Amino acid sequence: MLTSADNGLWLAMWKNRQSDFHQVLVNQQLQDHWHRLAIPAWGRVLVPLCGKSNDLIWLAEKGFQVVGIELSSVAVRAFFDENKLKPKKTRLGNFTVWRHGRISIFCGDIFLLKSASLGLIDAVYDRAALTALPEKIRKAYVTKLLSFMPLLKPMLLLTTEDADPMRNQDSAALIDHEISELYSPHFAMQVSYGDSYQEDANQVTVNKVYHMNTRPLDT
Ligand SMILES: C[S@@+](CC[C@H](N)C(=O)[O-])C[C@H]1O[C@@H](n2cnc3c(N)ncnc32)[C@H](O)[C@@H]1O
Repeated sequence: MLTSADNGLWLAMWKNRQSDFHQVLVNQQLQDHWHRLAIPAWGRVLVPLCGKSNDLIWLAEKGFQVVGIELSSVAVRAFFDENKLKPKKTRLGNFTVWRHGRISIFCGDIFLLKSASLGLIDAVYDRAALTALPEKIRKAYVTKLLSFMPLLKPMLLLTTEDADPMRNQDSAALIDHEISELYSPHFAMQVSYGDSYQEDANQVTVNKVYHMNTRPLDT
């Protein structure tokens, strides 16, 4: 059974309230780029490794059914408490499912979640999920996501990447080599947005939004 070697670290980080990655405001790139996926209004959106992200609230307010997956019950409890929501909890195999209105969060290790338990999804929103995982299990993560969509569905993928030192100038517009290897066998993809900043004297960091679809994308 494959689980991430980092699970203990994540659980400890949430327990010790070390969640610097959490954004209080709804992610701007989600708001700017989500419409490009053209998901039907009633669509079911998967948010893997969701933390206590307020992006779940934004998606639910748009009318989508939102399904998060999160390892830490501390994060899931914080999400509902901080949004003053009183969820119902049910047990489902290795998972506890917390539900309120249009939002469900499956609390447990994504690698243990079965597609039949999750149900059908219409789209995926990944912010700092793929990139939060150790490199050596990212392929298994993508395989897991694919198992959740027997028919491929569109995805919005938000990453933070180190710029290619040979191509600092145009890195923000380029599909990263690893992202291409993981996703291009399955999806048509384009970089919809990229911004870069000088992390330190030697390193430029790039935030990117990838739009992935099952058919050729308009440019
Ligand atoms: C970098 S955070 C991103 C959270 C969220 N996407 C956001 O934008 O705030 C990664 C999250 O993944 C969760 N996580 C890590 N490994 C996981 C796993 N194997 N299954 C489910 N969640 C996991 C962590 O607890 C953490 O909340």
